[in-house]
Amino acid sequence: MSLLPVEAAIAAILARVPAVRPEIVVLADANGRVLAQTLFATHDQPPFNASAMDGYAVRAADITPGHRLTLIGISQAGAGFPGSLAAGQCVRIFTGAPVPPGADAVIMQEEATPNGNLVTFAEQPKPGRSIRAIGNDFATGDALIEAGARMGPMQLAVAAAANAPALTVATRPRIALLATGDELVLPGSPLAPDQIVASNSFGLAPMLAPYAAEVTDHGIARDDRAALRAKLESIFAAEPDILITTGGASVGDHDIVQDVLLELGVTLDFWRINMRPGKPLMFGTRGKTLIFGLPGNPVSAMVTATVFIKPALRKWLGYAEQPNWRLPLAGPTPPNSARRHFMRAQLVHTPTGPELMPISQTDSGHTSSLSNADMLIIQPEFDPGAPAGSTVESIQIDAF
Ligand SMILES: Nc1nc2c(c(=O)[nH]1)N[C@H]1C(S)=C(S)[C@@H](COP(=O)(O)OP(=O)(O)OC[C@H]3O[C@@H](n4cnc5c(N)ncnc54)[C@H](O)[C@@H]3O)O[C@H]1N2
Ligand code: MOO
Repeated sequence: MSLLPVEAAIAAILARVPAVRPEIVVLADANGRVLAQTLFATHDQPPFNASAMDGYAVRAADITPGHRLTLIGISQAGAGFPGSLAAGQCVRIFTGAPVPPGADAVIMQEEATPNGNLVTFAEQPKPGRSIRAIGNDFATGDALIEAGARMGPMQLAVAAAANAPALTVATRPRIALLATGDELVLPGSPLAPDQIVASNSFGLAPMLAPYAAEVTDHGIARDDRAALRAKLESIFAAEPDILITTGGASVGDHDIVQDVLLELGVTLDFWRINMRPGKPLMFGTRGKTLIFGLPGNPVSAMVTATVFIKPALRKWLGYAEQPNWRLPLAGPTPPNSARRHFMRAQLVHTPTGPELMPISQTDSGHTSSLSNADMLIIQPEFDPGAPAGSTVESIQIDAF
């Protein structure tokens, strides 16, 4: 049985991802979205020379021994001084207020001694002191946030400062989830002796939600061709962008997912990858729908979603692929087999920085070991194992 190398599988999947489709959303709805168009500044920021301090706007050259400047008015934020400054004059000014023409420095009030309408200052400022020059933050035409950036709180504050009421972002896919298996029951159900709680969709939905317009959980399909077919037909009728099944991906008599998908006109791009966990992953398309058939084992499902589906979703949104993390091992790794191993690991903080502690559990059905897993160490095929301290590649599980 030939197993597809991981890179070839990722390349085959990425080749099926459609080009970014832009849409416009108001700023308040843009958190977490990926920009589809670079945001350019349409004004200068600050829009005028602004005071950075509460104090006095002066002409620096006037502050010479024996000076006494005449106070001629006030400039407040939102209500600038209407005139300009001549030699020997100063204007009371507050933080954020426009610096009047003629002034070239602001002196904070702690360094000023007012006496009636005359003011003296402790020392001569350098020209430009405590003034935020027009356009110093950004200038009209500047590229503020590049297409492909993900909008978080910082970026949204910048977009608002740039006076953008709405942003052009990437349209997100609609994702459908379907668990398969006669043994599965929903969390909270009484368990018969041969039953298992269906957990996969409860991990996959939140993992994929940040990339999706919606993630619809279609529950559990039984290992019965007619029932599975009916369920899949109703899912396909809603034309999801992506369908993710879990379970029934292997070679057992009840592993019917692939057969039924093929009957329904799915074109299979590949099945079975040279990796563990996750070997029986299948991928295909039906019309515009991308279909991922994940293995049922809980660790395999979460690992294959991390390794294959998340890169597809990042490309879908035009978000740049993130580099793997290179970190030292906090404990040794054992020798690997012919299949690439995506090894659960915990990120531990040491006095010299973060390190990866391999989780020794390798059973792909061992759910509880997932809860401590922050990272997946990528252990190469036939790797002889590595001692503590050596640097290895890894994927951060919780990263976008
Ligand atoms: N003869 C062979 N047997 C198996 C092979 C093989 O190559 N030859 N591959 C093994 C590998 S590797 C994997 S991975 C599994 C994958 O099998 P399936 O995708 O067919 O998964 P199921 O048999 O349906 O389930 C496996 C396991 O996971 C539990 N499960 C299923 N769905 C869920 C769910 N939604 N939530 C929680 N747990 C779930 C299920 O009860 C089983 O225990 O095949 C090996 N066999
Ligand atoms: O690939 Mo399976 O997921 O090793 O158990």
